[in-house]
Amino acid sequence: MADDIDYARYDHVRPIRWTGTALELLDQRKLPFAVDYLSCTGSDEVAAAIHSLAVRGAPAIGIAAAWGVVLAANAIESAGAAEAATALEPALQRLNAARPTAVNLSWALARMRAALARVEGEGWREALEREARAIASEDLAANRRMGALGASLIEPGSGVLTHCNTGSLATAGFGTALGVIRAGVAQRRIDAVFAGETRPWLQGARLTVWELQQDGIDATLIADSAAAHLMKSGQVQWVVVGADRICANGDVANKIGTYQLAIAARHHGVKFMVVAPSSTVDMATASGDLIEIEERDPAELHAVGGSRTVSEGVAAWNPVFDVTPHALIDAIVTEQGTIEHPDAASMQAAFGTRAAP
Ligand SMILES: CSC[C@@H](O)[C@@H](O)C(=O)COP(=O)(O)O
Repeated sequence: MADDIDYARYDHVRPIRWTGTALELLDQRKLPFAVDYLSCTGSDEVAAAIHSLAVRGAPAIGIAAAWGVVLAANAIESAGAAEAATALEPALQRLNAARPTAVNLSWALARMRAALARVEGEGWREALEREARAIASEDLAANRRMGALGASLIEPGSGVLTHCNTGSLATAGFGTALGVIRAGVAQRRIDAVFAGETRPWLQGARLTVWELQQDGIDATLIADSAAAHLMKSGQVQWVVVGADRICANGDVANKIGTYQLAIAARHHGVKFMVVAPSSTVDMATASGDLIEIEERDPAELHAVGGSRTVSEGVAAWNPVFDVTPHALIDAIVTEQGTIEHPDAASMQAAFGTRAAP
């Protein structure tokens, strides 16, 4: 596959920086009006940053958690790797509990445990740091590969609609669904990009259109409730989204609102693509019914930008992910390849049982 993309052009947004002693997280709660980094020197600060969405997006929270383990290691004095593993476990558990739906979090922590288990005696701190670095650099490489694979499915002259934020901010760089969009625009396959606001946290309005603006890529923001009308107008041929967990039967958990986009897309003959690294694949969960869906504070629905919009005493329900059944998905793109019309058999053929790292 010809890779004609100038990746350096997309390197300007880095949500996660390791200084050698601290983890700096681009505070996504303040974007797009302030570009501020939050400095974490302990693993519990990282867990709090993940929980509060200062850092967010499935791959990014996995990478941040891996660095959180490195920070936790700095706080313990221990000679051997086996003792360190025992001492670190409570911090790993707290990191894992920060958010429940994205499997990348537990996947990254499992990799850190496995890296520690491979060390005999000394050198375990360096091994943890190497593993965190590897998790981040593999994610960046996966995104670039998925960008090329996903873009190749899109006919020149197409319009696309995306949801939430799946760009550099949500990953080690370039992005998953947004990586496909970047590649598709660079290859002149995509003529028009639409982004849904993504209520209630507004990842689309605050983050996605800002990221694309940094790249000089024109994008049009729509209210989430305008999506079916947009599809009916014929302006989009693909919906391209990321994922927080892809189950063994191809069901996909992603940001709330994804499921209704998939239903509307099928109704209008618009194709539906899910783009995620293999670290988002969870072959141990048979179907989407078994995924824990995070519910956040109803207060997120009571206000916009800190200003209350709802009268006092109104109840609100705030699930922040939903599950799109595999039958509504035309393609799942990972760095390992593309699965068209995913189901249990094609997922099994692509990923086997994928034992934990
Ligand atoms: C590459 S990011 C893929 C998903 O993590 C993304 O679509 C999403 O749902 C993020 O949710 P968030 O609650 O903002 O962490």
